Amino acid sequence: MTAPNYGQTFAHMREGCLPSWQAYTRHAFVQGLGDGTLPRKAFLHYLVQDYVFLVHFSRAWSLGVVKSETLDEMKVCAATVDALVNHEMALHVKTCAAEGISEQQLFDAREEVENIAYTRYVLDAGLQGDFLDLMAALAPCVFGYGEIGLQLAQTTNADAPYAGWINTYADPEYQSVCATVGEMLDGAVARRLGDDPTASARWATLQDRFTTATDLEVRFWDMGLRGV
Ligand SMILES: Cc1ncc(C[n+]2csc(CCO)c2C)c(N)n1
Repeated sequence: MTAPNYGQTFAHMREGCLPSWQAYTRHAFVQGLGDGTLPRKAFLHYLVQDYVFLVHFSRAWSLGVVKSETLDEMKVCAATVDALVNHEMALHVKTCAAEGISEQQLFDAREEVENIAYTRYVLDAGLQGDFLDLMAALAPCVFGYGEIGLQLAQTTNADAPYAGWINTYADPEYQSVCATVGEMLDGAVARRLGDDPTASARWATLQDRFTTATDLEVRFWDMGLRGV
């Protein structure tokens, strides 16, 4: 599908790693969510790991508050932390509870290496670098799920096995989160790199962070499939 409009920065970075981006957004795990053929066991394995993933992503978005330079940046990061810890994680808890997996079991789940690699890579990008380094590493997760949600919703029926998951991300509410983050990111880039950011000496490093995080999303799906 054509790229959703989540701003200029996303458009450039997505284009800058298209083979990786397609490997992420058209992964076999994603296709299985769409056509309902993904084994339930693989989905639950993914969901348990994703709960732990979200714990660390909440820490990374909290670091975004620390590294912000404007109140607007701070507001978007703080709202994302709230959405993650008070809403998105609750969805995982609910789905897992219905399958007999308790919240304590989720919190105590042993992290797979792909999970450790991705979350700690993002946290380190933010610790080592500035706000843009952190955002470039966080961007694929936000925008990728938005694009996947829209893509899958085109062909999914309401009674499909993973319709709930798909609708969470295809929903206008989540799509507006992507638009808000995209706008904030464009502003953050313009503020630090000027009007022609891709010509900046920093661009290659930022693209590299986005590409690496995208590749780590691919590995995360691979890990999910291994749970079968
Ligand atoms: C492996 C993995 N990648 C991306 C997301 C989606 N996601 C993670 S943080 C965030 C921002 C707040 O909504 C979103 C959408 C996920 N759940 N798991």
